[in-house]
Amino acid sequence: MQSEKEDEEDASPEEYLALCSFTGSDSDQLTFSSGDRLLVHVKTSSDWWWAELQGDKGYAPACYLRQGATEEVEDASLEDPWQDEEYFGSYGTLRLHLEMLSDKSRTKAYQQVVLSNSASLRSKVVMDLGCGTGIISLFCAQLAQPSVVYAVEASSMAEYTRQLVKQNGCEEVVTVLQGRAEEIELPEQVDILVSEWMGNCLLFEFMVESVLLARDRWLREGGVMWPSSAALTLVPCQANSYFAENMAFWERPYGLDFTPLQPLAQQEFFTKPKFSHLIEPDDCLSTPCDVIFLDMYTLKVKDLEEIEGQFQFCVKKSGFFHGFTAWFTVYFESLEAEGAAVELNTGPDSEPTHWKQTLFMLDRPVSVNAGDSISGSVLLRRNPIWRRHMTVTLHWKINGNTQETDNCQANILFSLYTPFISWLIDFFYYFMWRNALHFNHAMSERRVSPCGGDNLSPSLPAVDFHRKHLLSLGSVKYNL
Ligand SMILES: C[S@@+](CC[C@H](N)C(=O)[O-])C[C@H]1O[C@@H](n2cnc3c(N)ncnc32)[C@H](O)[C@@H]1O
Repeated sequence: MQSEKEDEEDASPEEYLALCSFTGSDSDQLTFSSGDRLLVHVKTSSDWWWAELQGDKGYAPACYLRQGATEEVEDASLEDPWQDEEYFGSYGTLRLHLEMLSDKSRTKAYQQVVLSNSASLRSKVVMDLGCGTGIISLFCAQLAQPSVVYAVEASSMAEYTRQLVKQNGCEEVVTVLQGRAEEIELPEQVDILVSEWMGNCLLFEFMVESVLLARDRWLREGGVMWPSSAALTLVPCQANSYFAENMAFWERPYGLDFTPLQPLAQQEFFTKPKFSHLIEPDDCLSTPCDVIFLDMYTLKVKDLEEIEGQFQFCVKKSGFFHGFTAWFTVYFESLEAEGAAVELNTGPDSEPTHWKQTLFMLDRPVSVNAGDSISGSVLLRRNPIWRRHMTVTLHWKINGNTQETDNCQANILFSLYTPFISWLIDFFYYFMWRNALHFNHAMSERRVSPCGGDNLSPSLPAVDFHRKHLLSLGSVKYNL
């Protein structure tokens, strides 16, 4: 592996600065500290680069490195790592609010929380963080009798929210405050902090950070957080039609061999998570498993940098293992003695929500049999530069129950970015990848399978250059 990489090394590596520390999780990854200067030899993929530090070589996550001198990096920190202009700009228009309010499962869950706690909400002080159009605040004012609801909204939607509050006769109770929750001043501590902060794969967009900061500043001792806890759930799954439509399609369209396009299809469709996936319960190969659990009372902002969960699935039916599907559930504790918690579950057994589910495809399907076990870990790593994004790494391993199962393992990385910059990044990496692919073809015809062998079927050419090195190690990574 290493000597293969050395063959590809550029004679004039570029110097990069490590923006933060990274500990390699296996011998192929380079460990470095914030401020180290690394020599980058090969930009293997959009996510991992082959780099060197004081003679040691290994893969380094590209998003941890920045080219140029320290002063330039400091300048770069002046850019907005939260992309607030685009983020709050998009919440200043109706499109997202229409999508959220049309999501009845989501919105009614919040309505139900208020309704089932209406007696206990009487005379309470509530903060609705990121109130948007003010829907949760209006539920509070109309279905319960809080003394006041501070409806905080950073986007320009707040101007309309004020009108909506008035229009619905709630101005005596709801006070709209326009500004970032981190910066606004309230006249008092609050009894309840309610917010709809969840993103794809639970944490995407990291609005949760604002909620935690507001909790530490404004929630009174013994106050209540809604949601009170959250879980991320994972299941190994089939994705037959997605695979057929995007990969198998290129085998013989109109009787022609289009398989040279399959590496491109791989890059375009399988190296990013598929948001808005709706998994059929029947496509779950195993019973889903909660891999990450967040307690909204004890979670700290620094915990968000890296969150890891383990899984062990028992395959309950034979089929093709195409990937993992993820979704989340949030729980709202009851204020009433003996009251039941309200749950908002975005999984396949509940009414679909606008989040739907997120599908992480493997590089290639693996045939599994009932009784096999799929074990491994999921690691959510927050992007050190772009604070609304993260990397998700899935490391998985199959232990076959029968001789027919390949006891294979894999390690894959995906990048997820918010729509504001994803097109830019896609554009950049598309060209980088095309160049790398040409270079790779010139260097070597060898292909690597997820099981570490060279046994690809002729109809599925190449686990592409992009993730080749990771496949031979064994795990999956995604950027959100
Ligand atoms: C997911 S939307 C929810 C809107 C509304 N609560 C609802 O349920 O329809 C999140 C809202 O929070 C706002 N927001 C996000 N971060 C914020 C912050 N730090 N301070 C104030 N508002 C914020 C966004 O502008 C957006 O309107």
